[in-house]
Amino acid sequence: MHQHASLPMIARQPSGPLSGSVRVPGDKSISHRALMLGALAVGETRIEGLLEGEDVLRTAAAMRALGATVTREEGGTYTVHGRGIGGLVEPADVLDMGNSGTAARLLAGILAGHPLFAVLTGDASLRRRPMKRVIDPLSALGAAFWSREGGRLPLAIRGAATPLPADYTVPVASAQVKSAVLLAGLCAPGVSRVVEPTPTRDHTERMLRGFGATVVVNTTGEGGREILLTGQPELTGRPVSVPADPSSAAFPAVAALLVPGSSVTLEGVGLNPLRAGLYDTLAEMGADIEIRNRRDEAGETVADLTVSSSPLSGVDVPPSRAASMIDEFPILAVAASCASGTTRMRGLAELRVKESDRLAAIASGLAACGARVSIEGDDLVVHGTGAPPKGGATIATQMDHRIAMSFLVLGQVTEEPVRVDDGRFIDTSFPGFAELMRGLGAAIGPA
Ligand SMILES: O=C(O)C1=C[C@@H](OP(=O)(O)O)[C@@H](O)[C@H](O)C1
Ligand SMILES: C=C(OP(=O)(O)O)C(=O)O
Repeated sequence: MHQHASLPMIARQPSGPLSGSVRVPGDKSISHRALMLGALAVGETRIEGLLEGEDVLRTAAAMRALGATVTREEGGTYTVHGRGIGGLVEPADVLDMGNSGTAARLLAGILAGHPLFAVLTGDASLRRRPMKRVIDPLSALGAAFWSREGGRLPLAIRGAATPLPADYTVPVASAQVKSAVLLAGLCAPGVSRVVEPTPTRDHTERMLRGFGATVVVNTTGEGGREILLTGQPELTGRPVSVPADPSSAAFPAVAALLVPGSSVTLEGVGLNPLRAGLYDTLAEMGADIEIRNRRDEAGETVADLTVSSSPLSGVDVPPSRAASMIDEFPILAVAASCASGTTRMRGLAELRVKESDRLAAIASGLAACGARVSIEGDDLVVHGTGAPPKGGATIATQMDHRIAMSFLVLGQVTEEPVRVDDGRFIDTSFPGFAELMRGLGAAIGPA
């Protein structure tokens, strides 16, 4: 999809404060899962608010290739007619998951439990990302894998006819690995057990329950979780309403905090406690974030957030919080570069294996804009002066949507404009980002 020329973008200070009330697009994690569980269910799943980002559209295409019917109605509602667990058909061609780690890893789990041959690939960014973390536990269930050196895509999979139930402790904090094993466990007889020493986003567990599976979650003595899934349930299609993505809402939220005099309302934002670490951290930094109308929608907590510009102070972000805001460190680092005092973000090793090496991308981008920043082991340290860095740099996006959006937000407050060399990847998670930001008064556009 990205074979065309790059799309340079520029951000400069807007003429006034940001204001307005908007709903950012649907949650990416929940959107992938709704399509996948819809395809594994019997009957119809209607999905309201599905994210129509490229990552999720790749999942939709893959589920079609595996025999599910996925249709878009006018207005953006999606309907999935599933094939039931074990009922997927062998895809006729390679499945290209584009830029999406979630799509590739969760799909590997589904395929591992079906006696089919399939090949997964992706773009240059995804082909660099580690897959051994799913290959190892899924091999133990009886699936066979062939991959490039180091467990990189393209990855060929021959799924197991009768997979073994899982008994697996996830060695890294990763909802993708946990979910891949649970999705394979769906196809196995008996109870699968997955233990995660650090709790990660639990959308898979919640949605599996919603579709009719038996999922028991126990807390372990050390603050982790044990998940017990009874295999071979009959999943039944159901309506899913996708909350606005808290990871996308983070960009207008931080822009509103930084641009003086701003006040922006973000409607219907998912506030699952295992996703909300950024908002807790910003509040500790002194951010004025009013949370109103907290409610439950289809098993997930959502709320409206009103964010008003605030002076921010540096904080220490403990490693125990990293998983609950893992995709938000680029935009938090931008906020920290405008705060007074030092922000230390601890335990960020996983950022090295995202769409780009985000630790390096954040540090070099902020330094190019004139901020003082260092990487110390797995920690990112940003020394704020209480005023925004100078800006004036062109940021290497490195096929990473969150790097692009974070630096375009920084450009709203730097004295000199900030450019990003390629804004195309923003569409993977936040189609319409620049238009939405301009609607609030931001100055972001093609360079
Ligand atoms: O399960 C998910 O939907 C996701 C899990 C996280 O990845 P890891 O599992 O690699 O931590 C996150 O970074 C990604 O954007 C979405
Ligand atoms: C890491 C991300 O996504 P994925 O792993 O699905 O590519 C992200 O969206 O920041």
